[in-house]
Amino acid sequence: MVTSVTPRPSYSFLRYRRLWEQYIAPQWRLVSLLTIFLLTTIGLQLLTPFILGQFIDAVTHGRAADTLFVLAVVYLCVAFFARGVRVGETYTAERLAWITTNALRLDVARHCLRLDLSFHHQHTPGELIERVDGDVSMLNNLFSRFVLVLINSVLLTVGMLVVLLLIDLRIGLTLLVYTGCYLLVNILLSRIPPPYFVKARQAEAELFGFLEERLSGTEDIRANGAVDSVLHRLTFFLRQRFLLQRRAELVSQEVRGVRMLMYIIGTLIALGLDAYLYLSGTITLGIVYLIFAYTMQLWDPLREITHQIGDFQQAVAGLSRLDELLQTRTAIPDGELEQLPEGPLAISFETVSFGYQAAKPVLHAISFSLTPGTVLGVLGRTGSGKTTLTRLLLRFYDPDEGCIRLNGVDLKMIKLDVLRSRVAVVTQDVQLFHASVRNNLTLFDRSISDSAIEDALKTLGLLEWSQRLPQGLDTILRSGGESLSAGQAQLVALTRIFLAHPDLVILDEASSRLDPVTEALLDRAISGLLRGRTGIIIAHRLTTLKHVDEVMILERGRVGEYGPREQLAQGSESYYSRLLQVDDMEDAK
Ligand SMILES: Nc1ncnc2c1ncn2[C@@H]1O[C@H](COP(=O)(O)OP(=O)(O)OP(=O)(O)O)[C@@H](O)[C@H]1O
Repeated sequence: MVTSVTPRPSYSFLRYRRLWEQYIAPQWRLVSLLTIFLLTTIGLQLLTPFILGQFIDAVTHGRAADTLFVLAVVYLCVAFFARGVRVGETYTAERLAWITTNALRLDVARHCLRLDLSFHHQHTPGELIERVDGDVSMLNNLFSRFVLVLINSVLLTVGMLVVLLLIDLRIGLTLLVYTGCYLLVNILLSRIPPPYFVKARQAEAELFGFLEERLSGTEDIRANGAVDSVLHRLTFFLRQRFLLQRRAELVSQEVRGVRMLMYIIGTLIALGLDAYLYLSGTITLGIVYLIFAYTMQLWDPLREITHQIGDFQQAVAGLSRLDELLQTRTAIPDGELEQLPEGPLAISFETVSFGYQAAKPVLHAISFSLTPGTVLGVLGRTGSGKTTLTRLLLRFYDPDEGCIRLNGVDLKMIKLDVLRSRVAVVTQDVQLFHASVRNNLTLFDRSISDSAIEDALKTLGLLEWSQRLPQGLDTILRSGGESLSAGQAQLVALTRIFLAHPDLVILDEASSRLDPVTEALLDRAISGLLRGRTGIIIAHRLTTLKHVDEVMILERGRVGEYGPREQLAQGSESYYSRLLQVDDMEDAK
């Protein structure tokens, strides 16, 4: 059972175009606003040195104080306006970045939740968090500013060079050639750091995966005295991340150093030429300042262009991992049938075989059928394949051979949403959320009213139990089920699926021992839940089997015994009747 991956062409710009069309194009209003802000910034950047140049010339030519005052006021107004435009630009860009990346985060999370269990067994939750949030965050700039800033920086560079060419051809041409060299060297340099950052991010994903797994197993780790070994391992992951992150930062600093050197050389060339022309009397002091100011300003868009390209290359790493994830297809293709007849469902397994790995079959040619409204009890040693059987019924996996039918229809033909709305499962490890009992029962579905919850609790004989909880339905449960016993957690889960009105109920009983009160409550709830429904119970307590009509004993993935409960109980040779005898003896002790 392998999750299939369909590789796509790896052209970064092609990928980027697809993302642009899907997430950025719909935000065209914000994009237009951002374009206006950026264009205005360019205009203002070209204008301010010009005003200062005029001011200097006015001073050196001894113009009237009024002219100087007007120029100073204009300069101040332009400077304030430019600040305002910057604030507007930042606000719009952030808005665009968060709207678009959150849409992508949602899509990635939705996609992960739809992938089959084999995918989730291969990837730790920590790793997926890093994909859904870490990688997407790297796209912030790509989604909001990349194209616009790149276009604007190119325009600004061209604008500055044109102005410099117009002021003085020699200076303009020298800086034009220098700009070409600067860009070429920097684009080549910007390819160096990304692979180091990719490795550092991978180490980060591994660290998060490790932390998530160990923190969720805190109880077992402490109980087994494994805290020191966990910390030792954590030190290893932290050190690994530290070394890789430090290496990446150092390489990045080295590249920045070379860039700085080029900047200094460029400035020296421009200043040298400037001084030469001034001393030879070709240009005025105002023009000297103008050339100096434009040369200084030229580095901003050039830095921005190389920064954007470097950023794009870093984002590409995240982008390709996201793309790979989004291209991962579930091994469980959806069916097309949108409806199944109302009422309890009939089940049939026809020589079903399955293994999580091809070489290790877990179920071997399992065949049985249940008529609507019948309840089957499944027994077997640990590892005999009981849970696997129920996973196949929910299509978390598909059989390698044979066919499973509901009301005569092959499971593969039924839409997954339809199937999972009619079949519900209570697992051994009930997933409780850090939320109120109400939300845990409704799974945050606000359309389920309190009176519907109370009716369900009443039918299952749990109303009193729920009223005894410290704050009734408002009692806050802690995630991981720490606040409830395994039996109580199952009571919550039974009510949860009762509210979903399934027609086939699968119950994987908690194997831990239950106190008599909880046991009695569970028994009542199970009878309430199974009334008028088809059911499969993986029973760990023989008392539960009083609810079942038929019994199946699984032995190493094969059907060892199968038949009506009464009949098996009476047959002295049957494994089931021997189990009952052992149980009677235990009770007699
Ligand atoms: N996700 C998985 N990947 C690989 N092997 C698995 C996976 N889940 C279960 N197995 C293996 O499949 C076999 C059957 O497991 P299964 O959980 O179905 O047994 P079970 O009868 O329900 O056991 P228990 O009573 O302990 O819950 C076991 O050998 C188990 O190790």
